[in-house]
Amino acid sequence: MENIAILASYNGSSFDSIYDAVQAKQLDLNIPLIITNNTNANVLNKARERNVDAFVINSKNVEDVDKEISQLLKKYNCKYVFLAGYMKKINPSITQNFTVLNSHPSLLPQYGGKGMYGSLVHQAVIKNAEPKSGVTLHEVNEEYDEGKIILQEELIIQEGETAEGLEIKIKELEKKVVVKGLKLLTSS
Ligand SMILES: Nc1nc2c(c(=O)[nH]1)N[C@@H](CN(C=O)c1ccc(C(=O)N[C@@H](CCC(=O)O)C(=O)O)cc1)CN2
Ligand SMILES: NCC(=O)N[C@@H]1O[C@H](COP(=O)([O-])[O-])[C@@H](O)[C@H]1O
Repeated sequence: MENIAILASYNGSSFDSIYDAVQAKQLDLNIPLIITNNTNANVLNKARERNVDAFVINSKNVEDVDKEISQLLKKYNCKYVFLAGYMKKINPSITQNFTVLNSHPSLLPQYGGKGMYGSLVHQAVIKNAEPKSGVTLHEVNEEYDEGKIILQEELIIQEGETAEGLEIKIKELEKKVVVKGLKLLTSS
């Protein structure tokens, strides 16, 4: 059984999905570690409730964020890293030494890259009257949202949909895509 670390900046909704799948023995993984850059991240409360070690690592409390993250990943023997709404760029020193995965709330390469995160993605999709959106699970390389796509699932956008409504539906789809994608990766 391999270890997977979760990195999140806010709720870490995908942590819930992965944790529940592990508990239900749908994923042969162990989650020993959570890292966030945000001292107020709700994912910290979830980690505490589930007795998972969690650390706040940011440029205010450490000198070298990437070195601290790397050291924790090695200390906890993590083969995989999952970005569950992590809003900072991952350094090549990490992407080149661990398998880093990210869930992006659009059909990449559309609506990806710098500035495309969270609700900003859904606002742009709705503003452009796109007929569909979706979720992309991809490997993380040195650039934003350009890594190899592991799994992508579409969602048809209904007439009159709002950005807020789309975000809710995308997050629901994401719960399924994240677990399905990790199964593909870890069983291959
Ligand atoms: N090396 C990589 N690092 C990260 C990736 C990646 O694909 N390669 N994915 C992101 C997650 N993400 C989209 O899926 C993403 C997150 C944030 C941004 C962005 O523009 N961030 C802003 C800063 C926002 C903030 O400080 O709150 C910025 O860089 O100016 C784009 C895409 C995680 N890391
Ligand atoms: N570009 C990365 C990105 O936008 N990721 C998105 O951030 C949200 C985090 O929500 P959460 O804090 O409720 O988990 C998620 O919907 C995830 O797809």
